[in-house]
Amino acid sequence: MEPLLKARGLVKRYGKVTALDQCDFDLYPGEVLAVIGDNGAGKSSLIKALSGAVRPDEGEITLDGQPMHFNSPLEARKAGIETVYQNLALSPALSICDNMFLGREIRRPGPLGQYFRMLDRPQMRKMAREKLTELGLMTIQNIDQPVETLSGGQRQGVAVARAAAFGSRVVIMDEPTAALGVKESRRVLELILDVKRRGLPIVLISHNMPHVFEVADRIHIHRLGARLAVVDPKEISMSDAVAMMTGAMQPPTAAAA
Ligand SMILES: Nc1ncnc2c1ncn2[C@@H]1O[C@H](COP(=O)(O)OP(=O)(O)OP(=O)(O)O)[C@@H](O)[C@H]1O
Repeated sequence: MEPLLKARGLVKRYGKVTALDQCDFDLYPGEVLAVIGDNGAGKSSLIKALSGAVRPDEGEITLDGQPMHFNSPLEARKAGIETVYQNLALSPALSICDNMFLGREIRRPGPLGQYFRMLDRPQMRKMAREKLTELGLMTIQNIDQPVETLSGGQRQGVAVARAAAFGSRVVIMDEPTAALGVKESRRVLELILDVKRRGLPIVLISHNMPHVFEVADRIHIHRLGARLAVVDPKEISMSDAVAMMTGAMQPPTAAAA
């Protein structure tokens, strides 16, 4: 099977700091791939390169075998790569529905015809409701409720639902459970598995090893700006994964990427 999203030899420098140093990456269809690494290892830089937020200085990214040169997150989104950033990128004062369609509102011709298009609110509300129901989120939310009135987990749910609604190829999640309590984290982990069941592959960046080991099919271990190894969570202990991540243990040759 060919990787759906693939990177080879990515380099990203910030002045004298080399955040990505000949980094490779492979995401296969239908999988949850966790990316783990110590603070400053370059995980965010990798995700930013894959989601169009930064342009790598060197290297190649392909989606379905086609070379991609994202100049902005919008271009990555147009290619079907949706990212749920740590800050969620939601507008607190707007409703759940408005947030779901932020920047890609559906419009229809207004009373003055084609050139004066107006928001198609009924259509957006219908689609938002469908998406949230599909992901089991409708029980707790009224789509007209402002996002600022939601709990952290519910906000994360809205951001994930938005990504799942528009991400036709890949969903990337940066530390989705970092700010959440036990119950809310559980719901987000269930959401990740729901999205996977719907056929979308997920890249999950997380420092939370129990969460990673619970939902990941494979784990990309990132160290010093590059991929050190890819391991199977069923075949490795959590402590060995952490030891590799911190440099206390070398990956077995077979697991090295
Ligand atoms: N915009 C920037 N300007 C300068 N240096 C940066 C910038 N972004 C990242 N870096 C540096 O690049 C290196 C990798 O950072 P990055 O944020 O990618 O790591 P990370 O693995 O996501 O870390 P963390 O887990 O702490 O979020 C670090 O040394 C960081 O200081």
